[in-house]
Amino acid sequence: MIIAIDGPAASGKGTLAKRLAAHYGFRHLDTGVIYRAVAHALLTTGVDLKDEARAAQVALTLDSATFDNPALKSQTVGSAASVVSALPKVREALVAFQRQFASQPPGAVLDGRDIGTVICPDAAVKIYVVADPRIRAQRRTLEALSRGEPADEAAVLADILARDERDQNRPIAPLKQAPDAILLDNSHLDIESGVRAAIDIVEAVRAGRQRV
Ligand SMILES: Nc1ncnc2c1ncn2[C@@H]1O[C@H](COP(=O)(O)OP(=O)(O)O)[C@@H](O)[C@H]1O
Ligand SMILES: Nc1ccn([C@@H]2O[C@H](COP(=O)(O)OP(=O)(O)O)[C@@H](O)[C@H]2O)c(=O)n1
Repeated sequence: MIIAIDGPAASGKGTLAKRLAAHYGFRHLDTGVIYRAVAHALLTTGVDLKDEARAAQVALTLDSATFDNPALKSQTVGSAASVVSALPKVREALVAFQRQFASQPPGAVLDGRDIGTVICPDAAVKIYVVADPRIRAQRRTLEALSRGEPADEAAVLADILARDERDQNRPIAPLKQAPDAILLDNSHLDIESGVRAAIDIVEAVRAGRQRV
């Protein structure tokens, strides 16, 4: 079974995806980290983020061992990822890896921007997670501070809004709710309530239609 979780920056999709994967004994892929890894490689080698051919080459030769590099979490890398991820050849280069991951038994939870719309359009369950931008900025700021990174909430909010704008308006695989995705507003839920709501959605969809 594949569970697809999409949503804007810092909406809580990664937290939910991780918890759902643990609950069901599935593997989890944070697809944002892949775009972050491409962006980080370009930034550290001084390649222009809009150099599509070089970026696609980096995407094709990515080593998943680099995905847990803590440097990928920074706001700078997140913004750069949102520039790089709009390049069609970069997205194309990463499709096979994501689909291959999703197809492994017993099941997988993938979170990102286009999982339910492009990568896994036949996913058994699709959840579209949203939260008020100011709440997302607060949570992301706390997260950065807890890692010991300086973070200014107003700047984080501006970054989140700019990234949402870019992600929603790119021509290829824009961020949007798939028609068959269930909306989960995470603004006023604590993590445990959000996880319960997500499990309830999975169970309701599984009970209603056996597309597993
Ligand atoms: N329901 C929630 N209540 C409070 N904090 C949350 C909630 N969900 C996620 N967070 C926190 O908000 C931040 C962003 O969550 P994350 O799951 O990384 O979002 P995304 O994967 O959408 O970018 C993290 O620090 C996470 O611990
Ligand atoms: N499936 C995905 C996942 C991420 N991305 C891009 O990668 C950037 C970083 O994604 P992320 O999920 O790590 O970002 P956060 O939501 O964690 O802040 C996003 O702003 C998108 O531009 C994408 O285009 N498609």
